[in-house]
Amino acid sequence: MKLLSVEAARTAMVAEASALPAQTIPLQTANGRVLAQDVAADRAQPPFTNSAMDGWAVRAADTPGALAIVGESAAGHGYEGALAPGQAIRIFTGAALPDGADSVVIQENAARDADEVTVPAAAPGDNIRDAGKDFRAGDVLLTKGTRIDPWRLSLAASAGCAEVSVHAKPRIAILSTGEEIVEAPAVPGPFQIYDSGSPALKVMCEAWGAEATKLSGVRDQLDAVIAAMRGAEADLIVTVGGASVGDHDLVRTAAEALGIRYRVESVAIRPGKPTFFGVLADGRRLLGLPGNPASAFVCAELFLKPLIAAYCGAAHAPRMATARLAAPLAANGPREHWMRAKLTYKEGGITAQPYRDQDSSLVSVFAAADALLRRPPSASASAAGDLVEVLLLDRAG
Ligand SMILES: Nc1nc2c(c(=O)[nH]1)N[C@H]1C(S)=C(S)[C@@H](COP(=O)(O)OP(=O)(O)OC[C@H]3O[C@@H](n4cnc5c(N)ncnc54)[C@H](O)[C@@H]3O)O[C@H]1N2
Ligand code: MOO
Repeated sequence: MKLLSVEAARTAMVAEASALPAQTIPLQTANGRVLAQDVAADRAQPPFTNSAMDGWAVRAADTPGALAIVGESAAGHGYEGALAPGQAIRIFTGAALPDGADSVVIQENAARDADEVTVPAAAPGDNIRDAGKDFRAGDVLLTKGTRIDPWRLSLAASAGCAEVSVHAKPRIAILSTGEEIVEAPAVPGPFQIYDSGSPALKVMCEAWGAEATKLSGVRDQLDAVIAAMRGAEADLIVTVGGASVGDHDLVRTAAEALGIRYRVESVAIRPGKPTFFGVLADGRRLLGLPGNPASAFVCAELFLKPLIAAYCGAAHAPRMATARLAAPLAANGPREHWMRAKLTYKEGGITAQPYRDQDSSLVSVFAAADALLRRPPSASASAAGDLVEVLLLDRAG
């Protein structure tokens, strides 16, 4: 079987996933979605010059001095008319600066006496927010391909967007295979284990922007695997297990029965070497993940996440950081090794401690890890303190 590098495998997969059609949805429901069109401002923000503080709108040239109070400008209303020399207007945060005024004196620094206010020296522009300070009419605020998050959603909301155009979510069907796999509350037999792969993959897919369904797990019978794959209504089928070379590993045979054209046969990665990807005769894509949970999750992070991003029309940039090794590491073999690691944030940088046991069956290790430490193929031994690359996992905190 042809072995591709991680980078080559990812490129080959992503080349087969193009952005899905656009749909218009309410902005409030767009968190996590990817824009299919730019969001532009049809109005400046703020639309008028306004006060940053509660106080007095004045002409700086009149200060210091005692000024005649001639009116009020409150948020949402404004002041009709203009400020003449020697005058002041009571003003509140967010209220429009009256014509003629060029400065705001905060109320703590002013003394009011009936219809007069005495203010200290002020400079033009003090405590004032100019119209268009945040953005101007016509500015492109968010570009096509940007994933909406709460802060970008706020920006679109501040430009008056009620709806946005986003790419449809890819539909992903997750199929776990294997005689030994059961899902709670089913009771496992003496030689069975609980499915820990597909429940996690479903929520990963959802968090990364897909609509995911879990097909009922199938036993190691070719017909059943083929039937499950054939019936999956999805852009992408993700299988878990049965990807390797054992007598009971039927996923490739089933995919071949459905006419798969391989784009990736296996990957020079540890864990996750049996990972494969291809296009079925009917156009659906299939990503075969290995059954060992850590292998499946590492490959989900490295391949499934970018695939979903591509379907959503977003560029994918893994969240990489540089860390110092907490302990020495032996030389690496020929496969790129992604080690589960724990990070410590200390003054002066991040330290990464890879877990001692990197066995790909260990779910407890993955649940504790917050990063994947990348060891390039054939890397030489590293000492404690050496710099390494880490991929930051989206942990719950
Ligand atoms: N002779 C060889 N044997 C193996 C090779 C190889 O190259 N030559 N590759 C090894 C590697 S690497 C991996 S990874 C595994 C992956 O194999 P499969 O994808 O075929 O997975 P299975 O054999 O079905 O299962 C492996 C392991 O994972 C457990 N499993 C499966 N599905 C789940 C699930 N949904 N939840 C929890 N655990 C699951 C399963 O019980 C096995 O223990 O193959 C090596 N063998
Ligand atoms: O690469 Mo397998 O994924 O070693 O466990």
